[in-house]
Amino acid sequence: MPGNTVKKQATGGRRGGLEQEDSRVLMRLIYVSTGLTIGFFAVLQGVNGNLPLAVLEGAASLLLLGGAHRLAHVRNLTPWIYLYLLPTYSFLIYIIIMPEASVSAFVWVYMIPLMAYLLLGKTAGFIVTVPFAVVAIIAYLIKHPGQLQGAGVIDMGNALLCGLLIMLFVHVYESRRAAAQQLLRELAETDGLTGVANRSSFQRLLDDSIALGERSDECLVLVLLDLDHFKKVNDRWGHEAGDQALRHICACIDARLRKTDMLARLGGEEFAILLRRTDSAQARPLIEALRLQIATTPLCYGEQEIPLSATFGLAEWPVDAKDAEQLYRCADQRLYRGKHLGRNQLIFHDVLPADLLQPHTGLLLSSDHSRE
Ligand SMILES: Nc1nc2c(ncn2[C@@H]2O[C@H](COP(=O)(O)OP(=O)(O)OP(=O)(O)O)[C@@H](O)[C@H]2O)c(=O)[nH]1
Repeated sequence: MPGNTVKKQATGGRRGGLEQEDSRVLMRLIYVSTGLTIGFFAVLQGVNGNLPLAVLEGAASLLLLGGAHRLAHVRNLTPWIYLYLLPTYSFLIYIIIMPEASVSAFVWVYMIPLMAYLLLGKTAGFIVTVPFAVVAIIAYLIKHPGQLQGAGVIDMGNALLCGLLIMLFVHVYESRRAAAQQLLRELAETDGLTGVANRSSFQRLLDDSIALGERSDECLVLVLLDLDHFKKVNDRWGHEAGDQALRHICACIDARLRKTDMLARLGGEEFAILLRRTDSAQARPLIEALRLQIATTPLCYGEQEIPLSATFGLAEWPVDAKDAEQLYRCADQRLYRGKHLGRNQLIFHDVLPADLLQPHTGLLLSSDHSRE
């Protein structure tokens, strides 16, 4: 199955745990609720005359509420998650060992794996949970040394077993949830027959790439291609052969693309290739080689060889178009001009009708007329 699918594009550098937007909602909720709670305690400290602590808690409350506001817009949530979890976990351990600590303060430690797995995913959740859980147990034993004798051993055993089971359950749950989410994402973003990106994920990536190009001043190339006389392939060799031809084309194209390029099936026998950080002059030799390869590599179907060819329309952003819609239209018009000119060719320029009469110049279009 082709490698340059949307899978690669979508999973690069992803954090585990909930989806980005779900994590954002949850983190904002956590920041707001913690900020309000600490704010409430700040008021209580003020009323009780403990001014330094009131100021400290008031500042923490304002920081958290400000953070909740910022969280609505930040692109990378991971630092914000660690910024919350690490001090919070340290505080949970502190309430076990602080001078007037209650024996039951230990129960808050059970929140550690729940929050870590939910917000960071299986691997990072495990890595963060284990050291804090170990330190919490050691802190508890130092604070309550009697727990290692008599009935205390049973209490300690219960607490430990409960903690271990919670961690095991969230670990299994998060593994299953992450796998199901990954499968759903792949089903939603890839074409079932060929395994390459589908139209909607391609559209998204094209929009994102143009937005990125605007910021970084980098050009990109969109190539649309359509198999020639594909109906005849289906009619003559059957639908299964047609399906294999579509997979064969994807494999040919995918083998030549870079990791940053993307291939998508837009529907039927129409595909799109997105070449980022590339201009038309750089893209043309690659696409021309692809056209030739498709035209000279028939599909081996059982004992038979099925000849295939495709017509390509190429457009460069921002030279040929200012936005994704215009770019698509431009590439599409060139593709269909290629069809009218006899198929199996690459059109990369808008030309006057008179120019079309001299395709042999190789300047405005390239084609292989031997197959026509
Ligand atoms: N096997 C197979 N065929 C498909 C699939 N999707 C669309 N097709 C067929 O693709 C063919 C497209 O035919 P047309 O739109 O007439 O295009 P064409 O025959 O390639 O002709 P030109 O594009 O003008 O060169 C139709 O016969 C569709 O049934 C698919 O998933 N599998």
